[in-house]
Amino acid sequence: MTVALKANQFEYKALYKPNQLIYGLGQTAVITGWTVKQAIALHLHTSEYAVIGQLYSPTRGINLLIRNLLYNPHVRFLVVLNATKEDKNAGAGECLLDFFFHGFEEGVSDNGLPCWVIRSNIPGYIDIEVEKSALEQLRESVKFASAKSIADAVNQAKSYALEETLPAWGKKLEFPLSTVQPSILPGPRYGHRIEGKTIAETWVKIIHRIKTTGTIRPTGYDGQWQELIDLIAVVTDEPEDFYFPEPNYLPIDRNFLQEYISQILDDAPYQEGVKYTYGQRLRSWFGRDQIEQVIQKLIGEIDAASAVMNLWDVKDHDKGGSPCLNHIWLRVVDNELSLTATLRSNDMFAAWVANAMGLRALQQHIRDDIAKRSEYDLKMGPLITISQSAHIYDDTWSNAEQLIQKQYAAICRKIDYNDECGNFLIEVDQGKIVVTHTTMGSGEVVGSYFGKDALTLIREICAASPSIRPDHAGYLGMELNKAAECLKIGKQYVQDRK
Ligand SMILES: O=c1ccn([C@H]2C[C@H](O)[C@@H](COP(=O)(O)O)O2)c(=O)[nH]1
Repeated sequence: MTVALKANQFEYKALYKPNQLIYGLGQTAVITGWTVKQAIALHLHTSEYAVIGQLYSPTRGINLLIRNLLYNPHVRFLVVLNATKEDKNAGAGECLLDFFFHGFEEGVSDNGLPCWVIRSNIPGYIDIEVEKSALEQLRESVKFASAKSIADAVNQAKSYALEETLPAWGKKLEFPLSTVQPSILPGPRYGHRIEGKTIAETWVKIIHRIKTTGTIRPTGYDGQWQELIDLIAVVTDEPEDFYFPEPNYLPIDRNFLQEYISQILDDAPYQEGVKYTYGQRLRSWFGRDQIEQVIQKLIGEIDAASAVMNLWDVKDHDKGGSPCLNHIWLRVVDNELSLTATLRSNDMFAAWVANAMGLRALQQHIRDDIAKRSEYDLKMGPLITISQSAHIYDDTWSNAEQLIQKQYAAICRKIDYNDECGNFLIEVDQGKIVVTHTTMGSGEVVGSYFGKDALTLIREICAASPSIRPDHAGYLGMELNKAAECLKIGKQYVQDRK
C-alpha cells in the first residue's frame, strides 16, 4: 500500500549541535539514543520527520535538545527510541520522557548550581535561564511516544506523519547560555603519567591535570574540549569490590557498574543501528573469543609479552562510530597480572571511570580464570590506561572545576612520601655533602653523590633519576641547601632537623 505523503515544508534550525543532526521537513523529532540516527533516517521520507538526533546523556544532552525544541515550535511530535543496553544504562531517553510525563522543579545540578531538575529517577537538568512557562508550554504542546526498536520508532514516526498538519505552538524561543573560558597553565602537551591507589583518586588527579594544562580544541561535535595527548593512568590498588567514595562523587554508581561490566565481558549479537559493544568485539567479532585466547596464552606461556586483545577493525574507517577502546594487553611480572588498555579517544570526565572499572573487572576475570585452570595464583597488578586523546568536553567544565575544588586538595593531603625512585640520605662528611641513594623497600645502596653546592647536587640527582617525584625533589633541594649552609658556617647538619 502506498501512502500519500503530506507536503509539509517545515525547516528545523538547530541552535546547538547543528552538525550532529539529520534534518527533514516534517513535525516529528526522533530521538535515537545510542542507536545510530542513520538507521532511522533510512526508513523514513524527509516529510515524515523534522529532525533525527542521538541523545547520549541526560545531564548533558537534554538541556541542549530542549533548547533546540523551543527554537523549533513546529515540532509537535516526539519519538524516543530506547533500544539498547547503553540506553538503559545511560537513562537519557527515560529521563526525557519523564520531563514530558512528570515535569520538572527548581533544584540544583551536580555542581551545586540552581537549575530545573527533571522529575525522574535519572538525574537530568535544564538551565535555569530557560523560562519555566516556555518549558510548560513545550510539555503541553508536544505529543510523545517511546519506542523499543527501530521498526517501532519508524512506525510511530510514520503514524504521526499521517496526522493533520498542526500550526507551530508558539514563537521561536531562545534563552542565553553561559559558558566559562578556563585559564590554562603552561605544561607539556604530549605524554603524561598519573598514578593513584584507586580509580577515584586517579580520576580526580586526571581531571585536575587536563583542566589546568590541557589545550582547548574544537571537538568533532560542535563544541570544544580541553585535551592532553597520551595520558597514562596507573591505578595500583583498586580493591576487588571497587572503591566508591562516600558521598559518591564519581559519575557512576554500583548499579550502573554492574550493567556496564556486562558490556565489556559478555558477547552481544549484532543489532542494526548499534555501533559496537566491547564484549562483542572481544568475544565474537573477529570469529574468536579473544578473552579466552589470552587466558590460554598466559597459562601456556606465563612470560608471554603477546597476550593481546584487539578491538579495532580495519573496516572501522569506512563508517563512523568506531570503538574508543582499541587494544588490551596483559602481562605477568613478579607473579602479578597487569592490564594495559589503549583508548584512541577518551572522555575523561564522563566515561573514564566506567571504562577503568569495566577494564578492572576484565582483569579480575582473567586472573580468576587463570587461577581456576592452572597452578598460577597471580596477584592483581596495576590497571593502566593509555588515553590518546584525553579530553574533557566544554559542557562538563564546570563540573570538573567543582570536582577539583572539592576533592583535589584533600587527595593531595593524603599522599604518602614513598617515592618509587628511592630514598636519598644526606650527610656532611669531611668537608663535603654526601648523598646516598637507596631503594625504597630493602634500603640497598644504589648510588652516591658528593659535592658542596646544593644546586649542582640536586641537578645531578634529578638527571640520574628523572622520574623522581616533584615534591621529593623540592624537599631534597631544601635539605641540600641546609647542608650547604651548615658546611659554610661549620655547624652540624642532621637531615630533617630544623
Ligand atoms: O568507552 C568509551 C566510549 C566513548 N568514549 C568517548 C570518547 C569520545 O569523546 C566519544 C566518542 O567519539 P568518537 O571519537 O567516536 O567520535 O566518546 C569514551 O571515552 N569511552
